[in-house]
Amino acid sequence: MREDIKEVLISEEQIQEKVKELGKALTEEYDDKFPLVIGVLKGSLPFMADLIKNIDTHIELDLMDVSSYGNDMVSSGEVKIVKDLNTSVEGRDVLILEDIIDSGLTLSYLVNLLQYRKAKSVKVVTLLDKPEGRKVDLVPDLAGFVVPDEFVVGYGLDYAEKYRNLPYVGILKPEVYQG
Ligand SMILES: O=P(O)(O)OC[C@H]1O[C@H](OP(=O)(O)OP(=O)(O)O)[C@H](O)[C@@H]1O
Ligand code: HPA
Repeated sequence: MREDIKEVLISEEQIQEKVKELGKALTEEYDDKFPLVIGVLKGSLPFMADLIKNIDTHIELDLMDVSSYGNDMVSSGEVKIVKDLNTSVEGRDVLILEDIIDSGLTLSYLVNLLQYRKAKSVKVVTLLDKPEGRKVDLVPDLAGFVVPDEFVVGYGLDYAEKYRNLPYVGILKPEVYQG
């Protein structure tokens, strides 16, 4: 698996350090608010698992599975709900956890949906932000790292469902997706 990586962009150590920093900021932001923290499957799972251990105040967790990429490297533009929340967001402070914001289509759909469902507040924290990929105007409330306009994998991010279990974020060798 690791032989398919051309370049490690963000090391395991850098990620772990950043996750601690983000956790500290979120502890201050949400102290005494009992936010509903929503992980967007499947990519956010490693980030979610690490980040919540660094949030030192009560939170409630839920998961949502939305998909707009299938096995492609570009968004289809159509966001599908594969699994909805178990919890009502009405009147809640909601924090959405993402692994990456690229076109912004997934998140703008989700933010609008949760506002429509009457969340008290909706904020977004993403590990990676790829601003050059944006197709809609969306700025995360908190972001770990800005990445260049390249397809990245690892730490939750996949190519054709692979590489999610890498502990770092890297760029694939072109021959992997050129076949
Ligand atoms: O800003 P966007 O262009 O919408 O891209 C970001 C979304 O794409 C990926 O999810 P994907 O739909 O591939 O599902 P996955 O998390 O299961 O890989 C990623 O986890 C984000 O949710
Ligand atoms: O660069 C990316 N890599 C993996 N999944 C993604 N979903 C949006 N952008 C990306």
